Amino acid sequence: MPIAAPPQSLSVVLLAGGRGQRMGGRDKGLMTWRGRPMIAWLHDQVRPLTDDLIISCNRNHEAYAPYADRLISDDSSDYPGPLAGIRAALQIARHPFLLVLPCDAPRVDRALLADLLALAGERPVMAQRDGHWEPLFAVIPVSLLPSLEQAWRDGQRSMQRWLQAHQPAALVCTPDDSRLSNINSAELLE
Ligand SMILES: Nc1nc2c(ncn2[C@@H]2O[C@H](COP(=O)(O)OP(=O)(O)OP(=O)(O)O)[C@@H](O)[C@H]2O)c(=O)[nH]1
Ligand SMILES: [Mg+2]
Repeated sequence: MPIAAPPQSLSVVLLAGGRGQRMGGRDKGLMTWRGRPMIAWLHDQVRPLTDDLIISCNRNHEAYAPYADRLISDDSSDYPGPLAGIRAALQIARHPFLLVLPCDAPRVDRALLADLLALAGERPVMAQRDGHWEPLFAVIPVSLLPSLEQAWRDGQRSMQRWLQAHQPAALVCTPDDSRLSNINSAELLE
């Protein structure tokens, strides 16, 4: 069942809570790509889709605030990984579906998001490129929160392994689809 009226059914979390180690410890979402912070590019794409735009960040809250309706932070300070941000977002999401995107993929476009959302339903959706899952480009039914809480208690910290237990639908992208490319290092920012 595709999502008929996105703003009424969709919450969004932009994941920006990482350590940015490969970026010299800098806060990736705020780094400039083509003249603007990476988070601004993501914000442009998702803003029309939701009235519940959540950013998961662990520092620089005042800089992220203009790009979100709500900010969340991990409940531990040791960078437990992206699944922590997804869990926190599912706990507060106001709508039945949660669109997940990483802050360091500024080439995401409206067509990619439409294709992900068109597959949304009872099963989670993940992008797939060149035979590999891209777990941080996903649509998760909020009804899966109890499953995630249980998995988290059992020590699961991998988004992909958790979602694989729920027969995810794949949005198959071509190997050269640059919309899924992450910018992990300073060289790639050039
Ligand atoms: N909330 C939260 N998000 C995270 C955490 N670690 C990574 N992320 C986010 O998950 C996405 C993918 O992570 P990475 O590309 O590895 O980013 P990173 O961890 O900041 O960078 P490295 O330290 O170089 O691995 C990015 O959007 C990060 O902001 C975390 O501990 N908590
Ligand atoms: Mg990382």
